Amino acid sequence: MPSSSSIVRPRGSAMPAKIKVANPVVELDGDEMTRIIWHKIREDLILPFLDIDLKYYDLGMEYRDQTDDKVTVEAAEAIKKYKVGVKCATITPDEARVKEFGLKKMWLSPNGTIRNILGGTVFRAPIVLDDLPRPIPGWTKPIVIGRHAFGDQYRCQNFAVDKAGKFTMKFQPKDGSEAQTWDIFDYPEGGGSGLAMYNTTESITGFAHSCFKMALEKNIPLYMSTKNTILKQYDGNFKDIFQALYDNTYRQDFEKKGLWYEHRLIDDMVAQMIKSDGGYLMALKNYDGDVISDITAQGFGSLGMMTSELITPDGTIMESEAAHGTVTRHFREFAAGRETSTNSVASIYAWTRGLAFRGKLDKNDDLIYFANALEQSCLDAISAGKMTKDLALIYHGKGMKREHYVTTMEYIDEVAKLLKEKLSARGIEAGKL
Ligand SMILES: NC(=O)C1=CN([C@@H]2O[C@H](COP(=O)(O)OP(=O)(O)OC[C@H]3O[C@@H](n4cnc5c(N)ncnc54)[C@H](OP(=O)(O)O)[C@@H]3O)[C@@H](O)[C@H]2O)C=CC1
Ligand SMILES: O=C(O)CCC(=O)C(=O)O
Ligand SMILES: [Mn+2]
Repeated sequence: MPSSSSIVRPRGSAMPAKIKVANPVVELDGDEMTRIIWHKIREDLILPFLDIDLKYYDLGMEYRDQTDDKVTVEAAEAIKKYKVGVKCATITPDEARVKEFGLKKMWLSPNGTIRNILGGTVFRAPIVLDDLPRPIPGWTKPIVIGRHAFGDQYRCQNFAVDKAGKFTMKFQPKDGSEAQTWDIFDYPEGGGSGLAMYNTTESITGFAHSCFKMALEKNIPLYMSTKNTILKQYDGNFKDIFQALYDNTYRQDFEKKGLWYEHRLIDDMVAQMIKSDGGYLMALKNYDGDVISDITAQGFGSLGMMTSELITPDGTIMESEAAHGTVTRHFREFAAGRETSTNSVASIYAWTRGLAFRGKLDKNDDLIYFANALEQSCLDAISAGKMTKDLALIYHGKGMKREHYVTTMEYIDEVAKLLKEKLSARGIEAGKL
């Protein structure tokens, strides 16, 4: 039986019911296949067990359009206020989506908007199952990605022009000193495209602090990778800030633990990564982290098996999500009434990591126990042979047959069954108050 008092008992009953969560969690709903999965997780794996105040924001494409995307900003502000957010994957519209949904405009990425408001670092780690064969078999230890969550391509201005003309860039100092301008390019007839992006010393410094702290906490070395030989000023700024902070603040702590920090050119780093056996943290700029986290997830098994946690530099606010998108191809099948076998593990972990963080902030051991039990139930189901098609394919390759995998919903039902068993062993029953 749990020792803390966070389990709420129905009045006059000895039977424990739900775990009481003292402070709210912000829930950000999303799109397509992940929205279908998200609702089932909430109804079957979360609400039966937790007495929780979910502050709900619908970031589905239709409602973002209806609210002129204000709902996204409101959701980010709510995460700032309540400290914990769990987010379902969302569509970032392109021209085809504008037509598909009849959108007022091609809204920005909600992830870009939220991450720019919260700042911080997105830490991504594979969910490793010891008995799951890995597409990159040499990776015996996790590779954690620290992805800068602010600026760069996700907040740039970019344009396409169809005629000849000049592209210039200007920095106007606030202190009244002389402006600097750069001639970027003279477009010939036919035009072309261009972009301008930015980052800040404050944000890069916060990013570096988070990565050094995370490496020390996980007891693993840190590699920061950029292309500073090409982007001498832009990427050079990242390299220099990390190096100065290491030398002045973190070197001693790293060396005491037998750990190290190095900057590596990104092309060298990705090659080293494939050859390595894992066991380190890679700090990457926003776009590089986006791409390399998907490569890492797939190399360990599946895009459906990677956590993604945005943590602010002071460590007090977190937003948790899956690293993958809305799995459009599967959603089209689902919408057509055909069977799907989409992996829900990363979406479940989006909830568990957020809840565990809530538990840590509130000192709620039962909630932390619940989050761990739910994660373990996901893994136990797979180890017992109940897995979705993406994982069955790794086990069976071309020899995979229909009996080797379960459907999207069957997998979540199996997790719910295992979770109930684990919780009732601790005196927590799915129950209504
Ligand atoms: N964090 C976010 O909110 C993100 C949102 N997006 C958005 O998602 C939408 C779809 O993007 P898309 O490029 O298709 O990327 P997705 O990550 O959604 O899916 C790409 C492919 O990866 C495989 N896959 C991904 N997740 C799973 C899973 N859980 N289980 C099994 N297989 C999986 C599937 O492969 P297969 O088809 O071979 O089965 C799928 O077709 C876009 O609108 C994009 O804007 C994209 C990335 C992140
Ligand atoms: O926001 C987007 O459009 C993409 C986000 C993404 O790919 C990611 O978070 O990995
Ligand atoms: Mn991505």
